[in-house]
Amino acid sequence: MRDWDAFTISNLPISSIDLMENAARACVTWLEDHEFLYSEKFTIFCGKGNNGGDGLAIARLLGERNKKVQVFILEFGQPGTADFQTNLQRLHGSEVDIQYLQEGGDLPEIFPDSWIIDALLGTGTSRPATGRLEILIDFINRSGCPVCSIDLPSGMPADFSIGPFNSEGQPYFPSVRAKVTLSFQSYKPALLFAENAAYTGLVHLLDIGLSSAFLKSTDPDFEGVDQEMASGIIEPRSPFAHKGNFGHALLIAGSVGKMGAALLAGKACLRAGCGLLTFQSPETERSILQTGLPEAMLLTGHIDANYYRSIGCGPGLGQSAAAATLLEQILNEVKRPMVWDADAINLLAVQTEWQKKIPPFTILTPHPKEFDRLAGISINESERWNSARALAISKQWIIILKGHHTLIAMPGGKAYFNTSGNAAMAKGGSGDVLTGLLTGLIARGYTPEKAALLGVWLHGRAGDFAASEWGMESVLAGDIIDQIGNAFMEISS
Ligand SMILES: NC(=O)C1=CN([C@@H]2O[C@H](COP(=O)(O)OP(=O)(O)OC[C@H]3O[C@@H](n4cnc5c(N)ncnc54)[C@H](O)[C@@H]3O)[C@@H](O)[C@H]2O)[C@@H](O)CC1
Ligand SMILES: [K+]
Repeated sequence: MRDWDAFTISNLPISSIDLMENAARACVTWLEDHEFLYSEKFTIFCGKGNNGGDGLAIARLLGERNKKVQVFILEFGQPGTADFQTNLQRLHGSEVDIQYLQEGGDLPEIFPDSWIIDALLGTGTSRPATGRLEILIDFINRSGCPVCSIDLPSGMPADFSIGPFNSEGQPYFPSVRAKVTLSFQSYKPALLFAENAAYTGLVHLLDIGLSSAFLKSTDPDFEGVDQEMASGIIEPRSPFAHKGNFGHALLIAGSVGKMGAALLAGKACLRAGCGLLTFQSPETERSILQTGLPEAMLLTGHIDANYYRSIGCGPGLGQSAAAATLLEQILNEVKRPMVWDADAINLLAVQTEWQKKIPPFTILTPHPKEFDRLAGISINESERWNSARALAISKQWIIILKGHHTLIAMPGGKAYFNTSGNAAMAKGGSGDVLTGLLTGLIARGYTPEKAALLGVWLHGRAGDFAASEWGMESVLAGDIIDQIGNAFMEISS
């Protein structure tokens, strides 16, 4: 963000104080659009950095809108930044009440029925809050007032999880617990971690006019997957094509009692646009597959794995000796990238000697527990993300670490986070749908990297469409499959 701010200031006719004014206006406009969250009173806590400067500018703008505003400035024993000082002077010309909180002084008396605007610290946070700052954060969290944090909840470092949490549930980085976080221009990694979500509340990104040319001038090593990116990947289906042009996929999936997972993966695979699908599944379960998905074929004997354009392993497979033998055969024969999920990953975590046989650019789709089995336990989510990125580089795998903002770590070091999807998808079977989708996209002809980005996006959007039809509680994994077509149509020109 710092580089983006600096680029904007040197390439656009805009100064840093005007960017701060844009930021404050964007916040106040958002509050106004939300009926000022039904309050006439605002208590604003400011540090003396630029986050505090935002808070002072917001105080002035709210005062101009006839809101009752009180401002508390936490004294850090050093002068404020230049833009903070400018906004302090501007605020002195208004009716707004300003008080200073000194080290060792009393805690403030605040309007009991106000919103708190939290502008103590933003992206400058470099260490856990201690002393007066920690006490004030605790005071805000216990006040009973709803909190709107500016840019980040104060105390939360921009790039990390606030955890680990101690036995009393307190995080390593004491942080304000916001109901709403209004963050500027782009996601900071901290806003993506599940364990920070209880502290960020609902996150809204506000455009403050940073230069769009900056994004074109750099290739960041961490980027969001959005509709524009997904639209740029999708390839049209030739009107002259036949089923052979769209690839034959193989799914090594299913075991007694877990054939549902195989069916879900199979349906999603065909919905991804591939031409043909064959299952390698137990003979005893034949009737389930052939009636559940008549469009697919079934193989129960020896497979010539290299015949298939893509291979997905794991959904419902189990960890039996037979499953392990099958996967070992696949690893000995196949030299092209595959998709590995669920029990295939669990077996891989135990059979460590297999790991060197996994072809480069194979996609692994662990959820956090599966990932920890594979790579060792992480103390918090940011460590797990770093560990996934390191493993992707060292093993040359594509790692899709599933979560609310799924991480996609590429072998070249670049990583992406997904911005589609919702909590309705947190249900058994949705991972099987993703595996099928990815396997289908690779068979369809997408490179594993493109399939990973497109597949994760489509999966999330299909989940969004399913949630809008069935509500957040009632979506089934099968409903996600039924919406894959809508997700495709949304990004197809
Ligand atoms: N042009 C810009 O740079 C813009 C910046 N904006 C705001 O500026 C913020 C960043 O401002 P700053 O870089 O001044 O940083 P902050 O205001 O976040 O923090 C101020 C200072 O506090 C100190 N600090 C860090 N951790 C601490 C801790 N645990 N205890 C006590 N002190 C601590 C550091 O010295 C830090 O520089 C953004 O989050 C955003 O709100 C916006 O006004 C938009 C434009
Ligand atoms: K803040």
